[in-house]
Amino acid sequence: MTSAADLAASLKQKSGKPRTAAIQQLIRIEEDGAYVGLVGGSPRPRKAETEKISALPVELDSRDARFVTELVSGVTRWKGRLDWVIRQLRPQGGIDFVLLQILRLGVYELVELGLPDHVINDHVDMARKLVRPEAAKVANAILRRVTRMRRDGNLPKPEVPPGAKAAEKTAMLAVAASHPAWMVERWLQRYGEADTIKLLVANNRRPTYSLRVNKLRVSMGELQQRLQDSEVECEPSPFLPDDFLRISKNLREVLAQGSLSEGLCQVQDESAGMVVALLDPQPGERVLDACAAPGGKALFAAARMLGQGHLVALDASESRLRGLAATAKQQGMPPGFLTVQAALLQSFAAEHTAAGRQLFDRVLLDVPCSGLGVLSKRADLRWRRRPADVAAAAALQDKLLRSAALLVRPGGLLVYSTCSIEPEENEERVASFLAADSDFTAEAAPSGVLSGGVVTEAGHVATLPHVHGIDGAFGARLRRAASRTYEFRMSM
Ligand SMILES: C[S@@+](CC[C@H](N)C(=O)[O-])C[C@H]1O[C@@H](n2cnc3c(N)ncnc32)[C@H](O)[C@@H]1O
Repeated sequence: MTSAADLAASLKQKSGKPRTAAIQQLIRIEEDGAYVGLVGGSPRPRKAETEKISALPVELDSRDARFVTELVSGVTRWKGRLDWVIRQLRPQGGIDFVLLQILRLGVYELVELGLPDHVINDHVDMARKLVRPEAAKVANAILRRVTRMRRDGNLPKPEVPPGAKAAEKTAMLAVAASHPAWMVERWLQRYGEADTIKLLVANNRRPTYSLRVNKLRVSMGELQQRLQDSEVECEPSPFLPDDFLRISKNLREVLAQGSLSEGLCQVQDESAGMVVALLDPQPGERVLDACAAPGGKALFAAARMLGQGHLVALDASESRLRGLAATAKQQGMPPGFLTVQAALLQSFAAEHTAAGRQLFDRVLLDVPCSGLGVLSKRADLRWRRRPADVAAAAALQDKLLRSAALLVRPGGLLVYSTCSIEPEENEERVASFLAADSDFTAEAAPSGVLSGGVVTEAGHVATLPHVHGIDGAFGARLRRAASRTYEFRMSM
């Protein structure tokens, strides 16, 4: 991993190329999501203008590509705070969409990375070439002011004035930590100020990456040795020490040295591994992964089943499922073990039960969710989500739970999981399902399967980025009754 200091040192010698590539990527990220301009009044991008910029040829060597990734993820993560700084310096009027991307990059490089004043020549130049000559004047005025304020130690800082109301405090905390205020407000109510700050810090940290070792092909020790020989620093996960290696240095080398492409391991968060541990699939069973794409959990389940039995990987998205069968083969799964099927779970469940087909021993339901547990890896997600998304996700999750339940055999197991930390998508969905379906009861995580304080009092698995140092996730084991007996007292 490149440190901010390495990046800063290296960018000192660089001219415009990586920056143009960074602007191209920032534009793409903004256009992919709904355009979220925190600088009020910014017009939406004009397609023709941004298409021209995207088409500019920019050739990058691998080092440049690394810098671009760092710049883009940094600007995306700190966008809220960068926009606030820009707004302090230009309180009136809108800012052209492309110019805004250039200003964000410039302020990020000056304020967050501490690069020297002269780098702004590149930003001014980009404003001239990619926007228009007058935009260069605006870029020059704003960025020069930032350099002067930096020199004089009076850069704008989000501060809470004495006697500020709660909403004002929340807004300033949101700016300081570069999150939307509605998320901060939610967490303040749930966790209080000290823990919310810890969560915000965790979301802004460089993410932890881990590898799930494919023990069908290699032992933990062999892979660890192989990685260490390539100067990848790693150690067994504190949560899943038999299956996961946590990378502390040189993740990129894992890609380069071939362990991934040879099917010896896959990049997977430990919290995702915990959900599969909770499912605990056994060799010889019939298992359904009902929302399987792109397939990380399905592949771990397959390895735990030693490729024996039958695993159905179902997902609504055909394109997201593409490649799963080939990866499973590469990871050592025998032919016929895995069926990959693109279908809506609701239709699949209706057809499967109507046809009287055999039900599944275990069903994993890893539902679509707000993703608010994975904000350190998905820096853009915090800006894409809206408050209403949580309720919308919950409504879909209820439907999917009802459908998945139909596919579990009597006595079988349903595991419900999310990569969210929001109770509306987690405990509340499980409670609502159990209240409506008397055939199922919640069951505690099997003892010894998971360690390290990830099992809640109710027996569910719940991880939090600021507590466990990994992605936030949730998993619940729901057992279907073996058979139903009705007892009536006969009265005379
Ligand atoms: C959180 S992702 C699953 C991630 C996956 N379990 C893994 O480990 O790689 C949720 C998935 O649900 C799928 N999905 C959404 N609605 C669905 C539906 N009605 N039926 C089946 N799959 C659905 C999405 O396409 C998405 O791939």
